[in-house]
Amino acid sequence: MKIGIIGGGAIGCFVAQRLEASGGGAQVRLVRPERLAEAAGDGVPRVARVADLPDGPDGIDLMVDCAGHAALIDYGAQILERGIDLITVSVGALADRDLEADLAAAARRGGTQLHLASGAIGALDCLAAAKVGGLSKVVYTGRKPPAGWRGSLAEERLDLARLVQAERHFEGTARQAAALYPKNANVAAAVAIAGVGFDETRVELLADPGISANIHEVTASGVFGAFTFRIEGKALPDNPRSSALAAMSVISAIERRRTAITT
Ligand SMILES: NC(=O)C1=CN([C@@H]2O[C@H](COP(=O)(O)OP(=O)(O)OC[C@H]3O[C@@H](n4cnc5c(N)ncnc54)[C@H](O)[C@@H]3O)[C@@H](O)[C@H]2O)C=CC1
Ligand SMILES: O=C([O-])CC(=O)C(=O)O
Repeated sequence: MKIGIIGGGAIGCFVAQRLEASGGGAQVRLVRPERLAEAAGDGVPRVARVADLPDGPDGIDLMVDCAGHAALIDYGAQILERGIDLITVSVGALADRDLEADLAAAARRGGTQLHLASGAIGALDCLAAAKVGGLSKVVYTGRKPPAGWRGSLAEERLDLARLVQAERHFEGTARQAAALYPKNANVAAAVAIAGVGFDETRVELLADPGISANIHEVTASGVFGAFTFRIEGKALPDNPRSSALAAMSVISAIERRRTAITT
């Protein structure tokens, strides 16, 4: 399988290194035009346009977006329409109904699939199965140390440097959370898509100076019964906003495409 990567940050580097270590490194990196001239320190050739991705028998089979919402917006539909499957961590971008419709239409035209990585959360399989019987309530609570909220709207709503106890800086729907916190609420979006949707999923986001992990909690109830899922995810060393599990989930999604028997 020939894989291309978008994003050379905390998640993208983890994914690239793991692919390299497993013997099947990335074939190409899709970068913004202004980054094209930079020396490819990782040895992976760069292109700045979807049209320039390798084609033909040696063409790319799978693109992996590890870059964030802008990348899915900029390249997602073109990739899918070109006949290349796409795995993305930028799940929250789908809170935009027009983008979601564009991506779905492009995937239909290209005969491809957009795969949403499970990211920093789990229990999405449970939610999706429970949805079949009918879900009555889904609540997601995201809690990170203050450093995990730097660069987000939380900075405007709280004095992150002076917090002495956990403070909530957002309460609302998953659609609002995903749009307002593009780097922090992809998990809320994943929970919404697996369960009762963007407008029915309730979300709370808190900054907590008393914790060192990114703690995500989902509670759901419905015809199936009820469950609570809680995870304390360690952040990636290069980015306190992003849980290591999010990067691991991309590799896991790739590996599941390679095996004959999968979950
Ligand atoms: N689904 C989930 O559970 C999670 C999703 N995420 C998403 O993943 C994104 C990336 O996370 P990190 O790697 O930790 O961030 P990061 O800030 O370390 O790296 C982002 C990388 O993407 C590149 N980039 C940004 N826009 C681009 C574009 N339009 N085209 C090409 N490259 C572009 C940047 O240059 C940078 O190299 C976050 O912004 C967030 O939206 C993050 C954590 C969990
Ligand atoms: O990595 C995490 O813990 C969650 C995150 O940033 C997101 O949902 O976008």
